[in-house]
Amino acid sequence: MAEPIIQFQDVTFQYDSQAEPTLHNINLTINRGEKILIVGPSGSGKSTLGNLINGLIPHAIPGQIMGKVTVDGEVVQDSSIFDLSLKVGTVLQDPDSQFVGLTTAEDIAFALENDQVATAEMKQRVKAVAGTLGLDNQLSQSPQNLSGGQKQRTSMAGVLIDDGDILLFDEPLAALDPATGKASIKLIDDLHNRLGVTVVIIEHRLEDVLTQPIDRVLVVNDGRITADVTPDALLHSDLLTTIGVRSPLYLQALTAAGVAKDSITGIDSVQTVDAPQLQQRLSDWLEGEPELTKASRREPLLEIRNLDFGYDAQTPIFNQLNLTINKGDMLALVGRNGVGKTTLSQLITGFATPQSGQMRFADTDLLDLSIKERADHIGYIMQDPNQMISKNLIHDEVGLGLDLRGVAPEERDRRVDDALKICGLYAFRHWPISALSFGQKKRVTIASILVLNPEMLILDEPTAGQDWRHYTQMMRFLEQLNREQGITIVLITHDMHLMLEYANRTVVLGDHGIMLDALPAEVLTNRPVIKAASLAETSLYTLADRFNLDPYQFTSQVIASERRSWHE
Ligand SMILES: Nc1ncnc2c1ncn2[C@@H]1O[C@H](COP(=O)(O)OP(=O)(O)OP(=O)(O)O)[C@@H](O)[C@H]1O
Ligand SMILES: Nc1ncnc2c1ncn2[C@@H]1O[C@H](COP(=O)(O)OP(=O)(O)OP(=O)(O)O)[C@@H](O)[C@H]1O
Repeated sequence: MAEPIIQFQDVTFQYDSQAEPTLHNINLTINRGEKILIVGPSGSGKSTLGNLINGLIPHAIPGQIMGKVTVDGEVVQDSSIFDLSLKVGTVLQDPDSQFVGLTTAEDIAFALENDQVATAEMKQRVKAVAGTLGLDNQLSQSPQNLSGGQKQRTSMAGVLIDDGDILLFDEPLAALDPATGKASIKLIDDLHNRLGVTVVIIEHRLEDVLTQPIDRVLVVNDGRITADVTPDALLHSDLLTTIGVRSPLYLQALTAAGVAKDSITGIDSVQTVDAPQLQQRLSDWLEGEPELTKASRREPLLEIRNLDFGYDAQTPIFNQLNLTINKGDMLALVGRNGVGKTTLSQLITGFATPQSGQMRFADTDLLDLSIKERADHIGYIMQDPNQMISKNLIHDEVGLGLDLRGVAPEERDRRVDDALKICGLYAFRHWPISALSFGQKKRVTIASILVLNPEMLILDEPTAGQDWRHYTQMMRFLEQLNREQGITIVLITHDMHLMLEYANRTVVLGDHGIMLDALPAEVLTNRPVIKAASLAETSLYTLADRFNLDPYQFTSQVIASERRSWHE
């Protein structure tokens, strides 16, 4: 018998700081033991819905709730954040805001301390969950010094260790390396099956979540639940494009090969997807595709030689690292959480200093240049634009670098306007930055770097947390900068689709150095490297395998056909 555990009865919610309600007339019942995925465009109200379940709203973030939210028998409005935290374990989008312990182990154990679990049992449970999430070597480290993905793993471990009845995940995947992302989705599924917990996942990456079964998908749009469907019904409908969610790669491949959606069976998993004569149709399609063009040779731009670096003497991060980045590369830098991707950017931009080695940029010795001088050539764009922005007005923010360099006002204004035009922000030039969306703010940070005319950009997860429409806008914009302005681009990413679709070269970092430097499709069809670098096979590989096609050729042709379609 279905037993309701979460209920929204005609709920309308308005943040105190907003003039209009964010959620409108929500009626929703989630039953004990269900596994729910919430999708929808940026700003549609998904996190707001989640925060009404864990009580952050209204107990930490104030606002007016009309109607009634009930969680496991308690009315959220009348309960407390502490009581609700015993029922709902939450992994938030921004793990930084969740750390309470001095060490990673203390942080993971926090929920157990609250429950007064005996020390010996606590240690054993922390060890077990840390092992599953690959945090064994970080247990005594301060959470503040962890890499982005290690932080996300820690907050995941802190929730998975406890046996609350409801688990809520708000975009858990963005900072996790692909293998850990996959393992986490599997771990959530195991808990769901073993303990019968109720699971709610908010995530833009539909395909990654669907690697394990989901009972229902709730589509949120404009503060309303506009669909409550099975994954099968969702994938057969045309809803995905309208709600800003990317269709799974294996379905994109079937569409490219001309397979009609209504003829597809087993649509919600690459393991089961099928259609009449599918093998024949896919191989016919592959044969008819034009031959792939070879990339031209490029000149070196940044040359790193024999680089050694470690934050302390015992744990080297790079040992005799050699890497050449060429002019015009659109390069994806990938590898497991904590391998050193951010550290490498900091060494290049001057925020960290190598113990030994050389770095040449064009004709200059990079190690002779200050941070500011390096920024004239190489721009670094952090994942969170809010950490980079210091001014209130767009025009001031974008002009800041030129002001610091004493550029005359007329030239400054001209260059700011040019950068704003390239970034599609000229119409907003007099706006306050606070009125912009996350994606627009990200463009402001890119404009404030482009204004210095750099030859190279390094971007850390340029599309994290953005819906499909904004993701596509951002990536096509970067592709255009690369193609038309000749700017060399380095993308640090855990998103295998992004790397496959947009990069023309992939550098895989492994322990102490480079594990592989190859075409994206070569990397993603190399099983030993995928395993060793914590990457994940895409569904194109799995599909090729199931239908006896050459994985490299199939993957490359699907991506080539997709690129052709958006260039047209
Ligand atoms: N703390 C807050 N105070 C005031 N308004 C807020 C707050 N948090 C969110 N909002 C507003 O509520 C709306 C919905 O935000 P919410 O974070 O729920 O969207 P979302 O669907 O989770 O988006 P995303 O996919 O970008 O995370 C936004 O327009 C936002 O401006
Ligand atoms: N300030 C610091 N002090 C000590 N150790 C650090 C510091 N910053 C990072 N580390 C460690 O150095 C290693 C590399 O971290 P880095 O942030 O470069 O990894 P990353 O590849 O960018 O990871 P992610 O994919 O999780 O973002 C990690 O093991 C991290 O814990």
